[in-house]
Amino acid sequence: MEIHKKTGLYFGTFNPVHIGHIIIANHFAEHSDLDEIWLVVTPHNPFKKKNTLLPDHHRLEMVFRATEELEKIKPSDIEFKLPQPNYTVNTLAHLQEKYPGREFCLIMGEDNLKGLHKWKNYEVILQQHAVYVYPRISPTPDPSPLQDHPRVHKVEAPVIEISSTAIRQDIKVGKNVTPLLHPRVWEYIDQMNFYRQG
Ligand SMILES: Nc1ncnc2c1ncn2[C@@H]1O[C@H](COP(=O)(O)OP(=O)(O)OP(=O)(O)O)[C@@H](O)[C@H]1O
Ligand SMILES: O=C(O)c1ccc[n+]([C@@H]2O[C@H](COP(=O)([O-])O)[C@@H](O)[C@H]2O)c1
Repeated sequence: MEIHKKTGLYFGTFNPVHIGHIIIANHFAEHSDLDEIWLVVTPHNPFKKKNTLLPDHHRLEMVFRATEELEKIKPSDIEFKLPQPNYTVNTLAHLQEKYPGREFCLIMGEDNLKGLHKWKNYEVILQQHAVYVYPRISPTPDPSPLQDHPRVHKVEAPVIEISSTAIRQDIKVGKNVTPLLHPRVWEYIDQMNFYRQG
């Protein structure tokens, strides 16, 4: 069995991955007790429509490009072969079976914590995994019903309000988004002509 490793799972559609995602992942890699951070590319978030998404392997390639120089941060395609839509509870069970020596924790923003009580079997998730929550600016001030749960840990981290949706919209109308993306991610988007039509 592998030596005990504490792994933070940062789930997302990453359409595309931007520097806001990477700054958060790097913050956890450098300023927490987590040994590794895995960016888990979700083929189909149960709460989102799939039709606006780039194919999974392109989103994975962009995460690979954005993280390849960062030793503790890795892309994960673990959900690609699991049933869709991807329920996180199923992915966690699968990961725990595949990597029995690792302890898996979830990393999520305060905005996502507000919806966690609507996720499939969220009680099971919280029984078995810690959730590290970083701050986000939210239009709704109401707290999450789970904010005082003993498995939920609030962690300080930089707040960088960049969104993939805004990046896609800007690319569509020809605006410059290069400061918001890793140069190798922009290179791929540009070469492949992603997000310009549609
Ligand atoms: N600027 C940001 N800073 C910190 N966390 C972010 C930022 N943008 C998104 N996230 C979080 O990162 C995770 C992955 O993001 P994901 O790609 O699924 O959504 P998104 O960036 O909000 O994309 P979209 O705009 O396409 O809905 C989610 O938990 C999301 O809340
Ligand atoms: O398991 C669930 O019921 C569930 C419901 C909504 C979202 N999720 C996960 O949360 C991740 C981040 O959500 P989002 O909406 O910020 O993209 C997403 O990639 C999904 O894997 C999971």
